[in-house]
Amino acid sequence: QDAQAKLPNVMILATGGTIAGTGADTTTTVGYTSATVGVDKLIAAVPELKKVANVKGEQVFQIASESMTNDHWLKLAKRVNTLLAQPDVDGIVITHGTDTIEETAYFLDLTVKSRKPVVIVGAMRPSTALSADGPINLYNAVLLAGSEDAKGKGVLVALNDQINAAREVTKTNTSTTDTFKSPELGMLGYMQDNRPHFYRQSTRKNTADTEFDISKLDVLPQVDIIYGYANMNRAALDAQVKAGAKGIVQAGVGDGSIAAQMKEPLMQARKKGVIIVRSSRVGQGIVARNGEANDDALDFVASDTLNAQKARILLMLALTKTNDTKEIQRMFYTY
Ligand SMILES: NC(=O)CC[C@H](N)C(=O)O
Repeated sequence: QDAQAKLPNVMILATGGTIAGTGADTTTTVGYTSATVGVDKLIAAVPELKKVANVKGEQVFQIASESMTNDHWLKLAKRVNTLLAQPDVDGIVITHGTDTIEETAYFLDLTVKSRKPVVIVGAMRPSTALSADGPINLYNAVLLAGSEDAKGKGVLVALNDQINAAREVTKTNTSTTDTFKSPELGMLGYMQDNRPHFYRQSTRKNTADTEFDISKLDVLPQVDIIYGYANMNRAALDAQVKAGAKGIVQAGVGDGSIAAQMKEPLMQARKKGVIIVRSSRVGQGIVARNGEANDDALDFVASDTLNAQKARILLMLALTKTNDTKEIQRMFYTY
């Protein structure tokens, strides 16, 4: 009884994904149905959890993560903040589909107001597969969420025995178990032999140190992404502006350069009040202010090293505070 009382209290918030998926047989690893197994069953499948934490489960939603929306994020962030404010919660694990894990992680990294650990975990193989990766990933995530070492490191993504930071992590392979990497700035550490091993930490601000507060928000500003390619045209941009976008992130070619035929359409969007952020489709490297485009003259914002899907999240949150491009640029150099 006493030993159990000394264990950390870790809440598992389940949202769906492959970790909760089931296939027709043990060798089905791709053609399966995600988001079918409930949180109690996920926990029951890993009896080892009881030895390392007092775990409680809560089903927040049950979806495949490609269907994640801003509304889901607001609900999840509010729930996480409520739970972490309780003295009897030491850390949180969120089970999640892997397709948008990096986006949910970054959203929470900017909106959770606590230094207690928040770990997002998923799986690449459904729970019914041979060598399913969900159980060991969940075990490691619970260990990490209950550890002293994980405090103050921002929201963490832990799969495949590796710990990555929300800002840097990205899905690098459509289907293999070693998909989550921070190819540019490096992972933070490993999970091995029942404990985390940390080697580095991001210098960018997160969680309790951000200026964003979603506690009173029910909607987020509409921000969309346009993709750069040879022979790019203005159709997608114009449609998004017409549909009411307050911000547009260009996942541009190279270091975020703007095609000659896109300059005028982007300037027109800016004149209508839409904030334009230049990011890159490349996946690594800096998109520098006044680099491939004169952001000062165009009144655009450079994404620094954020990929387009994460730049979209920061721009949404920035727009809840300001429409000033200088301020928004400052945020892109802060988070
Ligand atoms: N491996 C996965 O979790 C992918 C399953 C599904 N597409 C999702 O993201 O929820």
